[in-house]
Amino acid sequence: MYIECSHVSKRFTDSEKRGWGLFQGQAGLLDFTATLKGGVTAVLGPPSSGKSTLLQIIAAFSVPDDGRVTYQFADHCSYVWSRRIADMGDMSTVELLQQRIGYVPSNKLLHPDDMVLEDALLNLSYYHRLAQPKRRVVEMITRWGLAAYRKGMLVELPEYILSRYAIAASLLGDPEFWLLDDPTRGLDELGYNLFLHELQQRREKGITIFVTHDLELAELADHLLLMESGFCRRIGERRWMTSGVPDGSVASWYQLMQRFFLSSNS
Ligand SMILES: Nc1ncnc2c1ncn2[C@@H]1O[C@H](COP(=O)(O)OP(=O)(O)OP(=O)(O)O)[C@@H](O)[C@H]1O
Repeated sequence: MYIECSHVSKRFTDSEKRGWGLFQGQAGLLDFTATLKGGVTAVLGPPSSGKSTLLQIIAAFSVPDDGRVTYQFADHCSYVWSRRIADMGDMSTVELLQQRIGYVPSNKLLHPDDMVLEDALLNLSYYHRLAQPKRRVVEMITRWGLAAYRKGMLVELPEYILSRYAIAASLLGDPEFWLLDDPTRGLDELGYNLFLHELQQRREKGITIFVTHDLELAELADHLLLMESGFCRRIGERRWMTSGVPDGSVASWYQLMQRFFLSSNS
């Protein structure tokens, strides 16, 4: 089981760049090559280093300009995602892939926000062709503490509920690959604790990749992936990578890496 990114690049067109302020004109990903293995990987890096772009591409919600992503699932089923596959227009294969991936985007919503929470989850469970869609929806609503909001419109939900909803929605199909972009942003204490519990459960199951700015949260990861200007600067086991700093913490290691890159770029 693995996800292999091979020479993946993504640039944004001039029209897409408009309105992105300070970071206009930068590529999202530049010749990104890395293999992600089973367990939990934390994706770290400074603002605009390409973390969200990477997750969008791996989730097959954005098309790479160049390179390819190869997915090998535990049942030996494999998929490839690339510009060529997208251009072939066979969306059924892409849908099959997307159905096997749980994804929490940074804006928390993959689907229209003018829906009632319970209906949105039901729609998703039909999309995932779940055997007992209603039962699964009730289970997720209960597990993620959403019962009081199940008849609420997504657009009107408080941020902490929307954040819990997004995580619950990503887990509906019990995905083998779970991708989360800054999942704890906006979560309340209950949501945060539920997320930590889920993360521990996932350690032995599939591939979990989460983007975070929270270096304490990254301590829970098995692997670290450090991004810099669209490149993969470091990837490896957390305990080995952080063993070189005196206190062995991700925060100290991250600071050291930033100093190292600043001095090598100056
Ligand atoms: N949809 C888009 N349109 C135009 N430019 C984009 C788009 N998405 C990303 N970019 C650009 O790609 C680069 C990488 O952005 P990305 O959001 O992937 O970085 P990030 O590491 O997730 O940043 P942050 O930590 O601030 O969320 C940035 O320069 C950004 O301006």
